[in-house]
Amino acid sequence: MRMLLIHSDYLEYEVKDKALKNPEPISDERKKDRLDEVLAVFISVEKVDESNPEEVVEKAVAEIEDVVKQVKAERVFVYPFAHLSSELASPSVALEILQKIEEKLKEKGYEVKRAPFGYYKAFKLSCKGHPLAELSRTIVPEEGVSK
Ligand SMILES: C[C@@H](O)[C@H](N)C(=O)N[C@H]1[C@@H](O)[C@H](n2cnc3c(N)ncnc32)O[C@@H]1CO
Repeated sequence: MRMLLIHSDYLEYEVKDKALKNPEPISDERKKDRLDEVLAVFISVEKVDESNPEEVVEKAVAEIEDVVKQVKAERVFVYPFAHLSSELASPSVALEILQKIEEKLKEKGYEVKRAPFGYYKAFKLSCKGHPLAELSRTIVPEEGVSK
């Protein structure tokens, strides 16, 4: 898994067209959304993650929580982003992993939104520009350890 984490004044998106034959079904209110004072987390789920999704979810949540605490972000935007890797996981596994990351962060008490999966989206992002405002993380499951 590849993550790009941008501490931002805001992130807003608007769904445009389908980018997959069967994108995630979404309600009208999720067609456009915005969060202010947010840690935007752009995530490419990778093939290697398919060997141990649970572990990758755990590691991703730990990394995101670590950065949230460092930059003192008030909320998190989980943003599916297929452009950080050339070894993408299947859409079904990727969506599941992203939903689990959202769920676990909410369980920890964070205010979290997740941008819709399987669409082309317009977005606006206002990076804060401080030294920790732009970070990337790579997460891989332990070699061959599959539950
Ligand atoms: C297109 C661009 O504007 C938009 N931002 C986009 O990336 N859309 C992606 C993700 O929402 C999702 N998607 C599919 N596979 C994956 C994956 N392995 N990891 C993350 N997202 C995925 O499916 C879309 C097409 O790849």
